[in-house]
Amino acid sequence: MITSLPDRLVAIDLTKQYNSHTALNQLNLRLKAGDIFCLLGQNGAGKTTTINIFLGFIEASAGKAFINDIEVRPGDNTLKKHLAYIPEVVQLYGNLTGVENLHFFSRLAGFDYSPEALAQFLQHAGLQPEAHRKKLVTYSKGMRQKVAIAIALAKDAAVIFMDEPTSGLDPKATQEFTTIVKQLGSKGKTILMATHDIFNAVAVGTHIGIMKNGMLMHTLKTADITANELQKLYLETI
Ligand SMILES: Nc1ncnc2c1ncn2[C@@H]1O[C@H](COP(=O)(O)OP(=O)(O)OP(=O)(O)O)[C@@H](O)[C@H]1O
Repeated sequence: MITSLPDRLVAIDLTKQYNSHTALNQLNLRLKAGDIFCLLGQNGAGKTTTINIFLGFIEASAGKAFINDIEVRPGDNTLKKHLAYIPEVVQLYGNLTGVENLHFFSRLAGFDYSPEALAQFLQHAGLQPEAHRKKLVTYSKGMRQKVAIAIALAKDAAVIFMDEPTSGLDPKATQEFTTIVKQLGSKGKTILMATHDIFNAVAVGTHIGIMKNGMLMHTLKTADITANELQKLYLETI
């Protein structure tokens, strides 16, 4: 018997209003384990607003959001252990090493791992062993993101949100990041990523959404479209 996977992330008519301005307009979305959904759109299209509602940073004006069938409510910490967040600039403790940051944040999430297990998470996130014991202040942007991915792995977060994670990364770091994100997807993580990078979205995503003025205008499977076709559709849409 074929049983369909349960939804990991659901938006139902999700809307955010700032006075008369509609930042997010009746978003409907359903993502499952292994889905990597890349949200494209011009500045102000509503990508970050979408992520911020799921993270509980802001409250929706209307509609509902669910992660693992739990309704998202600002201030409710129940969901924290199900999700991880990788912002454009990863904020960690500069005076602590990579392994110390990981130890600290995984303990906050209720996990106390051995030094060997912590090293494994960092390694799986692509951080070279020689960097594990260096202070974060010496890390590049790409290395910081790898620590953030290791934290997501250590928390065993089912859903990972990423906001413009490749902006400012050099091509090699972008490629490494893409490889790791795809591995996360193949391990069954659900990823919602806001990005301006059309070509990277096609490389990393399983699905693409194009937003305009708070509305999700198109949803596509990356298997059905080339990067050039997506670029054309994007330019016609925005
Ligand atoms: N606190 C706020 N008060 C009023 N308007 C806001 C607020 N936060 C966001 N907005 C507006 O909501 C809209 C959506 O913004 P959002 O940050 O979600 O866009 P975005 O697609 O993430 O853009 P970017 O690519 O620049 O990050 C924009 O018009 C923005 O000005």
